[in-house]
Amino acid sequence: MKILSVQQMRMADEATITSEKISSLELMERAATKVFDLLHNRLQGTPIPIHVFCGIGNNGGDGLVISRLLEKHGYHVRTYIVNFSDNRSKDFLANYDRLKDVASEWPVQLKSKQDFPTLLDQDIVIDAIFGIGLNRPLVPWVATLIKHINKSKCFTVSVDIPSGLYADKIPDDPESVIYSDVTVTFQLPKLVFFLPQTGIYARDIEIVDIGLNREFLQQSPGIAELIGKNEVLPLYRSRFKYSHKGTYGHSVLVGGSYGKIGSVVLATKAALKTGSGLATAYVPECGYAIVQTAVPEAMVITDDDDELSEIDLDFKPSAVGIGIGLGTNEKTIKALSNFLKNNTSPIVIDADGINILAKHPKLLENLTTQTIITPHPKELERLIGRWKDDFDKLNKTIEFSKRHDCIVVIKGANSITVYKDQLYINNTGNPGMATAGSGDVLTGIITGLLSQGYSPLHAAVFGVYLHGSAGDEAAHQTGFEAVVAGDIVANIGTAFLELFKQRSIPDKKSS
Ligand SMILES: NC(=O)C1=CN([C@@H]2O[C@H](COP(=O)(O)OP(=O)(O)OC[C@H]3O[C@@H](n4cnc5c(N)ncnc54)[C@H](OP(=O)(O)O)[C@@H]3O)[C@@H](O)[C@H]2O)[C@H](O)CC1
Ligand SMILES: [K+]
Repeated sequence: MKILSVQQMRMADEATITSEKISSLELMERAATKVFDLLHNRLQGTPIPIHVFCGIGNNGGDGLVISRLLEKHGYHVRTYIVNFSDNRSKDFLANYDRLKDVASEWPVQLKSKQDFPTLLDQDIVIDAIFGIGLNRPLVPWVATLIKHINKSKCFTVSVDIPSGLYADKIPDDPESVIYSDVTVTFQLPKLVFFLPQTGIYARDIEIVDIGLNREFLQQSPGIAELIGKNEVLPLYRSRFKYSHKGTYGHSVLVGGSYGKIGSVVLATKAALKTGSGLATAYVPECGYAIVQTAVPEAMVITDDDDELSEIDLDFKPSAVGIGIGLGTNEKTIKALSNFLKNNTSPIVIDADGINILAKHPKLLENLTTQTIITPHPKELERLIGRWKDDFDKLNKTIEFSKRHDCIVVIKGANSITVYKDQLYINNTGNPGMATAGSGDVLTGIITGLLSQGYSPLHAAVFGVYLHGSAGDEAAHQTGFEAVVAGDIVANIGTAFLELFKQRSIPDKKSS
């Protein structure tokens, strides 16, 4: 699913209004009705007090429509107008008039702290103060109102975007943004929902289709893509009946050092479980018995030490995963340097492999095109330097990717794969996966896909998705805390099967 910029979103509205010959007021009615439907479906007429806070722009206009529909259906509603400006939008005004016809109570005008209502824990708040039109810092009393809402324990539903959150930069004051329980967003998700600094405000997201012009959405380049099942299914390459193990490539996993051989065990198992025809673990001598015992399906090549001092292969691997548990001593750096100079196979570099690149940036010149690098935030910082905020981090990563023609997977709650200007935001995974060895498994999965002939970009995007999906399945079985990296490996098969599962229960139709 595409993610558009604010400007592209506004153009999509315009394209819809023009092509469907509807007014912006009708589009607002359509959008806000979707939010109402969702609420009504869940509440089923429950007489809980609902406080609807409306700004004076179109987000506020949506709020007024929601108030009117709630009133009409007999809900216990109170509407507030947050008067942060005299510049009321035309559609806000039209809906203000329409609300007056049905409202049992006149909307309450808020102009300062003295006007704030008491909010009880069990009440519901609809947050329609600001939408994607927020473009400057909040005036102090509006910031205080947002803190007032946050302080209450009300269940808060934000319309389109949590108020106080910019769609394209981090907040001026992190405490002056609504922490919403559910954000019902129009048509497409916003990039800020998936970045660590801003995703915290939109815990649960519901995307409602408001029928924006399909052609425009398809043609628009977007600023990122949210990767779910629909996006990865077309990437899947089915296996051929008359194939043999040679058809699916030979993965080589290079890494390990005394006390860190487990990383290579996990990655090698993951490559095989992802479908690599053959797998070889290239480890120091001390890892020989461990790998042979733990992964009998794999072949093992050893160097003669506790740490790798030479990486010498007498065949060309279909794919290489390198760096896991490697260590960073001088002889290993030399070995990696020599290897990278001569390597022409598709390659994934992780962990100490990245740390070595960061310390010796000259090595970056020897990377094969579209090398995949999979840093966690600390490793990324070593590679690209400190960033000011999450947007700066993305820009710096884009620059890095362009400069070295490499694919960078920024690991995190929503891992983001960056290739030049393109961002692919992963939508699988869970906090249980923040566990030792989880990254080694990802390296193995991506290597396994590369060995089967997936292009580097597809291997990275699909690999990250599968890794998250396998982790979701593992968490489903054991709970977050008990997930260990081996459970992720064990569920790679289920993650593949899950790709082809149909939903067993159809979506409940909203009334
Ligand atoms: N996307 C869609 O298809 C639809 C979107 N809808 C809803 O519309 C909003 C966007 O509405 P908009 O009116 O453009 O903006 P807001 O409601 O978010 O904000 C209103 C105006 O407030 C001004 N502003 C911005 N920041 C501040 C501030 N810190 N303090 C005071 N005022 C501020 C700004 O106007 P200026 O001219 O003063 O700059 C904003 O325009 C979208 O999010 C949806 O909820 C449609 O209803 C349906 C279709
Ligand atoms: K809002």
